[in-house]
Amino acid sequence: MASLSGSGVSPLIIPSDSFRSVRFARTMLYHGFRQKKGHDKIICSCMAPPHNLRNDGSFATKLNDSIKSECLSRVREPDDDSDVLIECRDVHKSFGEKHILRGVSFKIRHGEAVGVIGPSGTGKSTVLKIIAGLLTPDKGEVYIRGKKRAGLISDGEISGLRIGLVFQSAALFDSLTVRENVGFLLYENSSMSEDQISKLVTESLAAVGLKGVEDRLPSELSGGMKKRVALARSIICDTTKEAIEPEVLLYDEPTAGLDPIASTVVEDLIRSVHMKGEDALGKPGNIASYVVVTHQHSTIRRAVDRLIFLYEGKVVWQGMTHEFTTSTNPIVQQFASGSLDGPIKY
Ligand SMILES: Nc1ncnc2c1ncn2[C@@H]1O[C@H](COP(=O)(O)OP(=O)(O)OP(=O)(O)O)[C@@H](O)[C@H]1O
Repeated sequence: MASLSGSGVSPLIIPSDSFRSVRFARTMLYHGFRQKKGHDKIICSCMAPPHNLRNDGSFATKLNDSIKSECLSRVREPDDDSDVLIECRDVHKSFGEKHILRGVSFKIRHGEAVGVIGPSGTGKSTVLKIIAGLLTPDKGEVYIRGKKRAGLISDGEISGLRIGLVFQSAALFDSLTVRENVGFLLYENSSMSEDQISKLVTESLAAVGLKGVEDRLPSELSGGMKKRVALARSIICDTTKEAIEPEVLLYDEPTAGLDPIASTVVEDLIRSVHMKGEDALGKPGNIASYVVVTHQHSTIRRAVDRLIFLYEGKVVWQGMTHEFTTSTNPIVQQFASGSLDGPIKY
């Protein structure tokens, strides 16, 4: 596995067991990549959709009458957990003396569009990295389709789900073309021909509304276009496989730094590549569920259905997006209004 750091972003994990071309190898060196034995995937493999999922993406499962009391949650938990793709159970994480996560618990179900919000430094990105298998919890567990993850994603013991990450900065390789960036995993990990990959790249780009940019370098794109290219890279998959596995996408502040209209474009794209959405080609998206870490109110309103509020290392509130502004929880009220008065201290 190779890791890319730059512009203060988290590492992008990519496969690097055997770089196909000298150019790729040079690019890896240029970005300061290092290979590590046994690291071979950013995305894990595959499973059928949950049995209680209807064709329209809604759940056949009946809801409990009881409201979960933990973490001031207002979300009704279905009886049946067979549609749970990811579960964090009492996750703790410290960096040195800083105890960042102090018992985070939540579930992400098949078909969900979930936002993770909360004050700066409260551990939102850390949660995403733990879900993705880039960090291990000090205590607590992460379950992927009911199977406990023992270590990092590189340990390769988890199957049943692909997990993709879309970073704030887009994290494209500067010296690779858009085609090479979008098709990167397939060039390195699949047995597909260059022509097949090129066709899929063009389709993925078209799905996010980009045409004719395949031969451009990232430096020739606007910030919004780079984010779209990153999205195209995250939704491309090996169509020669017998089964295409469900995928969860994790977006870390996808609209940070964008103007309001560019934000709307990205928010709509996030919706469009979801299984309940429709991409630029008019096809349903192939993303089963997604999680968005964001501070942007527009993204909360437009791109997600359910919210998980993190504060001081714990989930202090969960609810549907429309409940956010009417919540009586003082932490949520202060955050929603941006007031300086309240329990959140800066
Ligand atoms: N690898 C690391 N080593 C040391 N400290 C870290 C590391 N990763 C995160 N932290 C610290 O953990 C805390 C939580 O970081 P994280 O990025 O998860 O917060 P966040 O809620 O996403 O913040 P923001 O909203 O500002 O992006 C911060 O104080 C950060 O400095």
